Amino acid sequence: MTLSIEEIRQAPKALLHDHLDGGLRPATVVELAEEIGHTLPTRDITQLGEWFQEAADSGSLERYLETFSHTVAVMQTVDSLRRVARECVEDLVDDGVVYAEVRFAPELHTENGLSLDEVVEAVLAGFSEGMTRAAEQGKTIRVGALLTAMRHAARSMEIAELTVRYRDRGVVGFDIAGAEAGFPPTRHLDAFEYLQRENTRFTIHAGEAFGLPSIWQAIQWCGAHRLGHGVRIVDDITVSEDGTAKLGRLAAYVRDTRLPLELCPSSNLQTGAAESIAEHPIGLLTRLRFRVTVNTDNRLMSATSVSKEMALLSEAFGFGWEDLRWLTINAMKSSFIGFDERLAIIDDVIKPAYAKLIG
Ligand SMILES: O=c1[nH]cnc2c1ncn2[C@@H]1O[C@H](CO)[C@@H](O)[C@H]1O
Ligand SMILES: [Zn+2]
Repeated sequence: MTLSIEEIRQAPKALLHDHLDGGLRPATVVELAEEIGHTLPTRDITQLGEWFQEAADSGSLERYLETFSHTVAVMQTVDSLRRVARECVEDLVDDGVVYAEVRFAPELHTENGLSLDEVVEAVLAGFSEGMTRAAEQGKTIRVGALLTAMRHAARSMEIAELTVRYRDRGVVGFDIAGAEAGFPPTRHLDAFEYLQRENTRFTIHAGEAFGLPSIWQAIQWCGAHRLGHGVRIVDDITVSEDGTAKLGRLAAYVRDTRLPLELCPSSNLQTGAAESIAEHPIGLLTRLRFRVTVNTDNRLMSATSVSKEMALLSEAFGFGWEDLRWLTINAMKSSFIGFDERLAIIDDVIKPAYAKLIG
């Protein structure tokens, strides 16, 4: 059975890996750029959406990341950050997402003089507005922020401190992102050790454009609680002709400890981390019962949504409602909010809805 995107949109979903500056509406990019006189590749909304997708479709993470210069450029004021954050929540609600952790790098939004605190407060205000509007329409969504530090820069300690400062006001964790090759997570060890001492959770982009050493460092040196992508963990798995799989020590560790993988299939096709959805390691990792979650990464650059990613998986691997429920509960179990709140979403929202769908 293949489920369509329209069917999947009706089901509650949870999203752990989504970049705020990778999820703007093309129309909003055009409007905000006009307000500040920023030159875009085109002012036509449809063409701009296509431009982002094509430019991101580069086969390399470094070139993929260049497209963010246009979204980051229009997110330098309190009003624009707040608007983008509110629209993000609206778009997720529209896609049937009931829980999301959305990340952004505060240090990228200070070009016009905003402080890191002002950036965070603007985004959190936008998330709040989005959640309030959803509630007014009888829909519930809980959105938390992850603060990202750029791995090539040197502000991770400051961002870690910012995360701790805002942890009771809507920030639920920390992340590092940016070009992976040449920038190992251990460069930011002080930030990760600080977060651990502060009982604060974090994820690390690792095993996307670089392989096992990056994953190993993220987990065993830095103490990552989840892996952003982590897709290259398959390099530590050998599958023989009869389909039996042999896990190396690191892959076994990841599976044994139920370390969540924030997989982003479409994004991986664009950066060259996978050839096609059908060949994407998510099929094998699901079969081997790793703690797999499905994510969008950048909805604008990949022209995607959680429902679309799931529809692509349904088409490629025959995933049905049971599989989608498993993926959704995996994501909720892996979320950085407290246990009680997590359980409430699983028991009161996700399970009853899938019970109806499964019939
Ligand atoms: O898939 C990815 N891998 C690594 N870095 C990324 C990815 N997507 C986005 N960013 C980077 O994270 C910053 C904050 O959101 C973005 O500006 C982009 O540079
Ligand atoms: Zn990412």
